[in-house]
Amino acid sequence: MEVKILDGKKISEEIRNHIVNEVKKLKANYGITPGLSVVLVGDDAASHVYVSMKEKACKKVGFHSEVYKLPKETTQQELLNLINKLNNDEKIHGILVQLPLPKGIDEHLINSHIAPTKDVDGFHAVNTGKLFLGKESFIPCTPKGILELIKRTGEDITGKHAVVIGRSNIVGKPVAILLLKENATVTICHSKTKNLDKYVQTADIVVAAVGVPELIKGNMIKKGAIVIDAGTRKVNNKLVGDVEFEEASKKASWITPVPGGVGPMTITMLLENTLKAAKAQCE
Ligand SMILES: Nc1nc2c(c(=O)[nH]1)N[C@@H](CN(C=O)c1ccc(C(=O)N[C@@H](CCC(=O)O)C(=O)O)cc1)CN2
Repeated sequence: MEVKILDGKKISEEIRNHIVNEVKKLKANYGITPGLSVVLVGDDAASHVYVSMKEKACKKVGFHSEVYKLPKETTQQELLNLINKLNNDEKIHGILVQLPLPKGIDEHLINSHIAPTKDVDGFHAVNTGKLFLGKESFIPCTPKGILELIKRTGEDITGKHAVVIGRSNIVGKPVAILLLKENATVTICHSKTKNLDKYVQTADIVVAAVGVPELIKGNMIKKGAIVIDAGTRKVNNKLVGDVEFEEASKKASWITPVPGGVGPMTITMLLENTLKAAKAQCE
């Protein structure tokens, strides 16, 4: 059986083309242009790259986009003041604070200051709680993108054993909840899990989100498994995922590449969430 590649770039393009049409309809019917504000504090190089990608993606689908680049000395109060202003700005339907934030700024306090209706990252406690309860909410972009990729395989998730490696609030925990909602049997592994290979070997779906290059070896993968790699680390100036791609490809039925798998889907899901916020705010 030959492995099939889950091409995040190609799938993103299809979804983004659909968003372009939705934006045109929203403008024509309601005179509304979806607006996203991205706030970046400090000089983390990768964050600057991701924010530029978000800005470019917004412009390409016809959104109004604002980027606030603040120095690393910015105080928590200054950041809260900016969020207050954006919460009350009618042109802005989505607000996002790029993570990680510099030391001394409380990420949870900041995220919980964003109006839940504009929380397109889905990190506000209200949206996290709704996700946990299985209610309609903004779903964090990377987990939402991962679920979309798994669905694109056409495989039925019900009853499958999904092993999520990583327990972050941004990826591991929400993706586990989403898979549970799709009736998968979910196991969450993390840095303190003993005998990780024993869990991965039984997985029909593997979601790796730990940021440890090639932690998941090809010989851990069960034949026919769907393998989703959400890890990205630079090693010798090259992006490397959490999965040993070449070897895992010999066993998997579907696999995501790094780069070009989960990453582009993260930004596409942000566009989807912003469109959803704009639609909800014009109802
Ligand atoms: N507020 C948020 N902060 C962060 C999030 C998030 O969802 N919200 N996620 C990550 C970073 N991230 C988006 O912000 C992100 C990471 C990677 C990619 C991506 O497309 N990667 C490409 C490779 C890009 C490169 O060459 O470096 C790929 O995998 O193909 C997009 C978005 C942490 N912070």
